[in-house]
Amino acid sequence: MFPQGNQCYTYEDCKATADWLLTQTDVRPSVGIVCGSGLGGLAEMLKNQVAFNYKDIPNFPQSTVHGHAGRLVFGTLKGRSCVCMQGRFHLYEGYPIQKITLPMRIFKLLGVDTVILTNAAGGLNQDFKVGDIMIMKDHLNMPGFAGNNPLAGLNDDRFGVRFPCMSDAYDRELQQLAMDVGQELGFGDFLKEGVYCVLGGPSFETIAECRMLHKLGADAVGMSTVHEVIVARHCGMRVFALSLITNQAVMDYDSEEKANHEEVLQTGKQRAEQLEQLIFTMVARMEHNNNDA
Ligand SMILES: O=P(O)(O)O[C@@H]1C[C@H](O)[C@@H](CO)O1
Ligand SMILES: Nc1nc2[nH]cnc2c(=O)[nH]1
Repeated sequence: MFPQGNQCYTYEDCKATADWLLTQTDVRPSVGIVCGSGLGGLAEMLKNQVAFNYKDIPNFPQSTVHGHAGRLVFGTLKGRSCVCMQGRFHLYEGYPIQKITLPMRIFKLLGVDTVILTNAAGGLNQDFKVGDIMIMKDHLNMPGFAGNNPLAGLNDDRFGVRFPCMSDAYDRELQQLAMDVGQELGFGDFLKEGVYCVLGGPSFETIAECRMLHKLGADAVGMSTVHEVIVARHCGMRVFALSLITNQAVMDYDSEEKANHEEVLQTGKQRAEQLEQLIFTMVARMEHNNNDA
C-alpha cells in the first residue's frame, strides 16, 4: 500500500495517508500552508495544534534540510481550520518529483481548497532588496523544460485533467488581497511582486546563470514551490505563493558576495514576524474557494 523508491503514488495510496491522518485528528482543514526554509515559525501561529512528525505518517518523505523541521501541524487560524507543513521536500534531497509533491494530493484529500506556499529565494530583480517579500505572479519551471514534471506518467482523472492550464496558476484575487493587506499593515516598502524561477539545486547559481535567468524574465530564483503549485492546480486547489528574498543573486564578477544557506535562514528569522502577520491576516479575510481547475 505504501510503495518505496521512485514509483508514483496512486490515488489509493494518497487516500490511505489522508484517511490515516483524518482518523488521528478532528481538524478538517480548508487551508494548507507550506513553510519555506527558515519560515517554519508560521506553523506556530496555529491554535489548538495537533502535530505529527513526518516519520510517523505513512508514505511521507523525511525532511533532510536544516531549517525544515519535518512536522505536519493541524490547527486553527482566526477560526479557520488549517494544516501546515513545517518543512518541505526538494529535488536536490534525492526524492523523485512525485514524492516531493505528494503532500499536495494529501492536502486535497483532507479537504483543503486553498494552498499558501512560502519559500526563500535569491533576488534577481535589481530593484529587490534582501528582506523583500515577493508575491509570486508566475513561474519559470526549468526542471519542467527538461521533462521533470510532477505530472509526468499516467494521469489519474480523479485528481485532474491530463493537460492542466498553468496561465492561471496563481490566484489573482489572493494576490490582490495580499497587496491590500500588506499596504494596510504598512509593508508597502518591502512588498513586491514577480516571477519565480525554480532550479534543481542544491548548488547556488553561477553569475552567468543569474544573468541568464534575469534576462529570461525571472525576478527571483529558488529550488522549490513550482512543483507543488503544478500538482495543487492539477487537483483544483487555489494557490497563493510568496518568496522571501533572503539574498541578492550575484550578477557581477566584481562582487564579493557569496550565496549561503546561513544567510537564507538568518533573513528568514528577521522577516518571519511580518510574513506571519501577512499570512495570518490574509487567512482571516479569505473567501472560501469554489474554483475547480
Ligand atoms: O524550501 P525553500 O525553497 O524555501 O528553500 C530554499 C531553497 C533551498 O532549499 C534553500 C537554500 O538556502 O532555501
Ligand atoms: N537557487 C537558489 N535558491 C535560493 N534560496 C534562497 N536563496 C537562493 C538562491 O540564491 N538561489
